[in-house]
Amino acid sequence: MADALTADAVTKRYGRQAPVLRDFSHRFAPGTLTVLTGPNGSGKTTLMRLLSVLATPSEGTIRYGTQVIHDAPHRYLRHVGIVHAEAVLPEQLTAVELLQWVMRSRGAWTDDTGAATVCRWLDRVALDERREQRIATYSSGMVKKTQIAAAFVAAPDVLLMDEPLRSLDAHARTATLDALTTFRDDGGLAIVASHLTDDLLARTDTHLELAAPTPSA
Ligand SMILES: Nc1ncnc2c1ncn2[C@@H]1O[C@H](COP(=O)(O)OP(=O)(O)OP(=O)(O)O)[C@@H](O)[C@H]1O
Repeated sequence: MADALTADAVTKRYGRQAPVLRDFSHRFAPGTLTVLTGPNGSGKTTLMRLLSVLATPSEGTIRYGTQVIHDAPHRYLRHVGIVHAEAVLPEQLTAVELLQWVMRSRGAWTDDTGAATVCRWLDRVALDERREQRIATYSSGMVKKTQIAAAFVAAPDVLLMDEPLRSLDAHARTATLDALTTFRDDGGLAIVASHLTDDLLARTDTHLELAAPTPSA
C-alpha cells in the first residue's frame, strides 16, 4: 500500500522568470488515479519532474508519507515507477534486458519468478517478437510500451506517467488503462499527465487542471 504524496505550497521558477508553478498544494491519496491536465506551458511536465525528483522546488516541499522526497530521493524512488515524457532508455539494451535490469536494481528480481514477470508485462503491452532486439531499432510506440512495462515491472507503490498514452496503438492503450486501474484498485497511487480523453476520464478519481500561463504568472 502506498503512502500519500503531499505537495505543500510548491513554487517552481526558472531563473528570473515568473514562476511556472506558483504555491501549488495538493494531497495525492493512495488508491487513487489522478489525471493532470492543462494547456501547453501550464507546468504539467514541470510538476511531474518535481514529483520524480528530477527537479527541485524553488519553494515549498513534497512529502511521501512524512519524508520530504528531495531530502532522501533514493529512499523515495524505491517506491516509484516513472514514464518520462521523453524516453531516456539505454538503446543498446533489448526491452527484456532493460526490464530485467529494472527488477534487479530494485531488488525485485528472483530467479524463480523474474523472467516470467518480465514476460508478463511485455505481453501485457503487446511488445512481441521485437522484445529481443535492441531498443535503438524501436518505433516511438514500441519505446513507449517498453517505458510503461518498465514502470510497472518492479511492483511500485507510486506511478508517475507523463503522456503515457501518446504513440500507443488501441490495444496497448487499453492494456495500459486496465493496468492503471488494477494498480489503483490494489492501493497504488497513480498520477498521469495527459490530455483528457473519455477512456481515461472513465477511470479517473481526481482531475487536476493547471491554469494557463499568463504574462504575470
Ligand atoms: N528548464 C527550463 N528552463 C526554463 N524554462 C523552462 C524549463 N522547463 C520548462 N520551462 C518553461 O516552463 C513552462 C512550463 O513548461 P512545462 O513543460 O512544464 O509545461 P507543460 O504543461 O508540460 O506543457 P506541454 O503541454 O506543452 O507539454 C514553459 O513556459 C516552459 O518554457
